[in-house]
Amino acid sequence: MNGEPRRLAWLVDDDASLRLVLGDSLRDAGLRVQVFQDVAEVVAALDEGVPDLLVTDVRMPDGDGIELLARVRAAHPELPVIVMSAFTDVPTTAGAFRHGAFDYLAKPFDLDDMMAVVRRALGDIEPPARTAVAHTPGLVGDSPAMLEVFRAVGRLAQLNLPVLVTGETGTGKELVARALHSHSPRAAQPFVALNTAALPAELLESELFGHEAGSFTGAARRHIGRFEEAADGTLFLDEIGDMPLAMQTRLLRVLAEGEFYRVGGRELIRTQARVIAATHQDLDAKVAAGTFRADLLHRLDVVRIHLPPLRDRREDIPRLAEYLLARAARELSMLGKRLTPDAVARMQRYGWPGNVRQLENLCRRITALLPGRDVHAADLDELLRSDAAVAPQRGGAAQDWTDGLRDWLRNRWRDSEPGTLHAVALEAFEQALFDAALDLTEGNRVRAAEHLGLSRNTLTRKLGRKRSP
Ligand SMILES: Nc1ncnc2c1ncn2[C@@H]1O[C@H](COP(=O)(O)OP(=O)(O)OP(=O)(O)O)[C@@H](O)[C@H]1O
Repeated sequence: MNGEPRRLAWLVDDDASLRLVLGDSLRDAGLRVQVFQDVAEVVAALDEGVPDLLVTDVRMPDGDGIELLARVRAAHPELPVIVMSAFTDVPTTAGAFRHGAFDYLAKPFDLDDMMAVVRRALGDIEPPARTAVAHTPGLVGDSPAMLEVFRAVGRLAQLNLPVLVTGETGTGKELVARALHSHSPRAAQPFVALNTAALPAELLESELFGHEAGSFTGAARRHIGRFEEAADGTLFLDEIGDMPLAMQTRLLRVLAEGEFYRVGGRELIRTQARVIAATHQDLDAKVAAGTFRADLLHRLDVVRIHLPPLRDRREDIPRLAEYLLARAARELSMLGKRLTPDAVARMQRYGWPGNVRQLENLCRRITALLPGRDVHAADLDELLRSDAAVAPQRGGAAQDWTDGLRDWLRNRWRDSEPGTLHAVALEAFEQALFDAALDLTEGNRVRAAEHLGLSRNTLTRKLGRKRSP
């Protein structure tokens, strides 16, 4: 222990066992801890001084932790307050954030999660391992990007605004939509999902808005559409970028007016459903190309949550893999597998064109197909090779690096000098080729040139030009 005064945490909860357990953890983390069992005690103590951190329950016999939070934050805006509660109802969660809670944890929580939040609240560096976030159930991730997503979900869930969730296929867009719903005041209402790309245009309209019996050939009886099914809940429209223009127009009108008719119907139906849309496409580009309505985009894109591809948040991979393997074992009623460190490293090097969904499928295959308990990198090579062979669209391993190239281009597009991008990209591409070739030949330029199909002189000349700018 160094000579610095230890920081003081106040822990407020009417549950004695929680005070004991969490108090111990806080002390283990080097904090001084003062415990309180009700609001009145805290209010009295505030006359004497202020701690460095306040961790409070919500429902207590003599009062409400959210009111306490509001009061403390008004008087001491710099004091971080962590709220914890078994009540994950949205008014409580939303109230906590509205009154400036540093974070909100649902009880029961994992002590490691709580301590990670405590460290962040105190401005300490977060340790690299084991900091899953408990307040967005089902969503795993410790990367800064995902923590940002969890925070956005926490804040946006309470607001009655449309949300546009963007990200490549399999990055968890639907999961985020579900989290937004389950943390919202609409949680008790239905969550209805519709993949607008999966249906032919003619069916999409009746699927969304329903139809009356006899409204078209084959419409034998009345059909209730997804909008109506969602009622006052949430309607999740996946792959919105693929929606035909005519349907976009219809959807826009419904969103603007909050009412619609079933196909062939005369009864005006009101809708209060919150719409969350998702896409893996660049909707701004689609607007520019005239295939997506700008006014619809504006209406859907009030706030945006972007999910980065898995290869851009590799630090999430170990915990995600662990979580998905455990889930696969439960689903298949099989013994859980263990990843050896070389297997984890292999996973972290891989490009994951199918993102978390691909990792999830791999974990299922590992669990079902591999003998023994321990999983090694070589086992993964086998399975990932067969993955590459069946990878959709652009085919196999090539998809991985061209996706990276596309991302690179997207990032550079705005900030680069017009007319320079092609040359800069080619230069970077060549450099990567040379680096890899020299790496593989352990620096032997003759063999590197041979493999690349260049003369040694050409390679040397090009390297010389690149290395001495
Ligand atoms: N952060 C995460 N933690 C745990 N599981 C995840 C996470 N992200 C995605 N998954 C899992 O990966 C699978 C794919 O996620 P999801 O369906 O939400 O992706 P998506 O982006 O909506 O995909 P698509 O664009 O293809 O519709 C799901 O089974 C989901 O449970």
